[in-house]
Amino acid sequence: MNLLNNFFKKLNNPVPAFVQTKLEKDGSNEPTLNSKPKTTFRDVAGLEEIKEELFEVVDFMKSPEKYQKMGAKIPKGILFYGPPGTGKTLLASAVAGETNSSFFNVTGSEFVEKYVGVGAKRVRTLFEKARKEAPSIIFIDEIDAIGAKRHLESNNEKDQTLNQLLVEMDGFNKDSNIIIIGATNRLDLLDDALLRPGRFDRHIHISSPNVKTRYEILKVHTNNKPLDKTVDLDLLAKKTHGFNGAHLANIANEAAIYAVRDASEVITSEHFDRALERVIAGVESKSSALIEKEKKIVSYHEAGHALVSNILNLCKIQKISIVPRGEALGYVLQLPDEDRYIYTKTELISKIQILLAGKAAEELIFNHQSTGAKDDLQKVTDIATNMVCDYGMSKLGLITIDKNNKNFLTESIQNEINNIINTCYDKTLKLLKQNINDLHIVSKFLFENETMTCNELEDLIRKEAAN
Ligand SMILES: Nc1ncnc2c1ncn2[C@@H]1O[C@H](COP(=O)(O)OP(=O)(O)OP(=O)(O)O)[C@@H](O)[C@H]1O
Ligand SMILES: [Zn+2]
Repeated sequence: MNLLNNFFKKLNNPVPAFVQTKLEKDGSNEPTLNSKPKTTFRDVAGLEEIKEELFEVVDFMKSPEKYQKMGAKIPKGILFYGPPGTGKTLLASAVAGETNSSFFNVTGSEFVEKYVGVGAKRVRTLFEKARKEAPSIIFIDEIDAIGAKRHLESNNEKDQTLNQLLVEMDGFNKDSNIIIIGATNRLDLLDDALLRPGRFDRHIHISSPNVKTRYEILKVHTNNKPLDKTVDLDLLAKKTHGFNGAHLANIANEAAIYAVRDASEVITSEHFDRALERVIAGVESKSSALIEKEKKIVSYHEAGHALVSNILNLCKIQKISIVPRGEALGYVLQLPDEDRYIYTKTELISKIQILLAGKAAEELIFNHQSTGAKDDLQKVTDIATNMVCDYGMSKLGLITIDKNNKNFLTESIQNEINNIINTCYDKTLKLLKQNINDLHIVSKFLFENETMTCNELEDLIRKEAAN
């Protein structure tokens, strides 16, 4: 502990509060990790909308009367979900810091035990302590370890632990000043009972940082470090596509250690370069040149989807991104179709074209076939198959074909499906060729900024047309 403290002092950095809590964990199996963190929202870079939403929770805890007077209920449970290393723990500890609350930092797996009743007892103990030291924030990382969907072949111990958690949450009375924040990488794994109103009913998605947020994270983590003039954080942010906050904190830290090793007064850009290579090597065995190349391909791929969607004017785009998310290297987020049940043939054809546009853009620009369109092709195949087999929209006429029959895919059906898809693909290629300038500028914007809103897309295209 002392060693670590000295280490942080040397880096001219306060010991981050959540590190402190982790270190205070005693040897026993009881969850006793509590502290009063000094972390504030200022320590969390970017994530502005999320901080705003949490600020309301903070205000709730500070002056509950204000809300109670209006009959508003204090939120009990908040769920953070999203990829690892994006600041979920940090945010939770900032909520505790902002409200001057005790912070209980536990992990779901700590409650998973062989013996029936042990996990449940730990949950009970944890809540007892939190009540005693209220106001409290209980942070349960990897909550899926206790809160995963209950299956038919029930696991008694796990069920009891989850039940105990539900009982504790339901047992809060209105004025008990405890908020539980759960975190998971997989929202879809959680049992519905946990997500019901009055339990974890606020879901906040925390995504991997784009280039602007990465810059801000780097700023936060170099704030107290002596940087040489040569250090260009803006450039470093650009070079770290696909990195999360934890990686960036790590780079800043490694660079500082290299500087100490060199007995240097300041941290130079060369220290950062070494740190970057080291962290890259730990993250993936890719060179920065390869990362750049992939980023360029993904930029064109997503620009293709976005552009064709804009031209065909079918779905409203919410956001376009080349920041990796789960297995996807990039994505176009569309506003949900408002409760639509009926599509015309023209609309289905447009949908297929939008889905094929990523692949088409790659072919047009790089003249290659890549593996990055599997998901798109899956969806395209589904739509085209439905058109032939369910909707009577092919030369085979107004018939339906039972797709559950495992021999349903005859040659003539396969031909019709191929026909639809190939015709769409050709049309999409042509459309992109006609709009190749737009494709270049949209992809360039994406490459540089990594995310793009619908308005930005429309502005860009309008400006290009005016030129
Ligand atoms: N937005 C951010 N601003 C500043 N630092 C950040 C940010 N996001 C992440 N970090 C840094 O990354 C470290 C790891 O973040 P944190 O533990 O909060 O991630 P997490 O989402 O809880 O990850 P996991 O799911 O792996 O537990 C933090 O200690 C912090 O140094
Ligand atoms: Zn795609």
